[in-house]
Amino acid sequence: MKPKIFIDGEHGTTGLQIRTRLAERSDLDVLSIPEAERRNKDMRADFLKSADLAILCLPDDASREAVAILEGKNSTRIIDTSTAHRVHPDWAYGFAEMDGAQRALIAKARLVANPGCYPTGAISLIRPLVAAGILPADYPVSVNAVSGYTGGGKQMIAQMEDPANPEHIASPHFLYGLTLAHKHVPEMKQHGLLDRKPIFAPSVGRFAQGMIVQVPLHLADLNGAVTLGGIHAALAAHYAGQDVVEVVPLAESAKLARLDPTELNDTDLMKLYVFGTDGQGQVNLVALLDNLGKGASGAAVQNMDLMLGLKH
Ligand SMILES: NC(=O)C1=CN([C@@H]2O[C@H](COP(=O)(O)OP(=O)(O)OC[C@H]3O[C@@H](n4cnc5c(N)ncnc54)[C@H](OP(=O)(O)O)[C@@H]3O)[C@@H](O)[C@H]2O)C=CC1
Ligand SMILES: CC(=O)N[C@@H](CCC(=O)OP(=O)(O)O)C(=O)O
Repeated sequence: MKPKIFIDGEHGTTGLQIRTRLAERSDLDVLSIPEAERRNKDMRADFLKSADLAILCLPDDASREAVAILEGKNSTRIIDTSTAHRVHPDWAYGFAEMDGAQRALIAKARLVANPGCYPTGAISLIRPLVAAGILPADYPVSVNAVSGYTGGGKQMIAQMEDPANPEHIASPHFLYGLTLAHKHVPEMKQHGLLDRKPIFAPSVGRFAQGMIVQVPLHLADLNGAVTLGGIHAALAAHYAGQDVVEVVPLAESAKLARLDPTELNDTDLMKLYVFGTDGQGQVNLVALLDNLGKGASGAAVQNMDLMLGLKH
């Protein structure tokens, strides 16, 4: 029997991308709710209960509601793409490459919280360096980022693309999260193994998909006499032996004059760069990903496969 998958929220931005990725899979039975019924709670409850694995692509409140519908129905496993359960102790954090044990934890979990797009980039750079003892857990970390506007879901897509929208956004690029209380901060702190909240400065550009996340560091405030090469070696060692996260060779990074946030669009990959100049005492760590790929839907499909013992 093929595993039955239900994508709750399949007509939204993340849900549609997951459905597209599953369209050609003959090893799964995808249960689909008609678009007009997408908010029909009784019908959703039936689908949720008959699925072997439900992928929630809903706002936080609706995700919590779906989890409550499944309470006591322990045969349905859940991947939640919302922010609702990412620092919850009962949920496995769905970032398989973040440390050596995570893949196995995800594979056996009933409840998996898919990471946020920005935290995927930030944690990928921070956590291995904290774990290696290079980045002190109390370092005052800043995370500066730009996302494509699909990161804001259907609502922001309409605001950016439709000039007739009453809340139309005409800017080519804007900062937000200006109160420094973005919902991704707790997740970056916890899974980044940090003692202090990072300062997170996100922004959105007038491009649909793609993301750059930057973590600049002063080498003098790290542990030991660390160089650009030392940081690169630590990241390369951490990500050896898998094919999702690439640590770009230092010589290749050194040749770049610009970095395009859309470079990995429509892939489920992430590239990590170590930028700087030897002897200058500073480094800028950069993650490049598709906010809808490794940042959301690609990661959800990767987690689904791990949980079902399929690919990956
Ligand atoms: N977009 C991205 O890059 C990322 C998104 N995420 C997360 O994924 C989740 C989904 O986001 P996204 O796809 O962008 O959002 P969208 O707004 O594009 O899609 C959400 C979908 O959920 C439906 N929905 C909303 N409320 C309910 C409800 N009460 N019951 C049933 N269906 C409901 C919406 O229906 P309707 O059309 O009627 O509103 C819509 O189809 C969010 O939690 C988001 O934070 C995570 C990582 C990245
Ligand atoms: C551009 C934009 O608005 N992005 C969203 C984050 C997108 C995302 O990662 O969703 P999760 O919150 O579920 O992780 C934001 O900043 O709230």
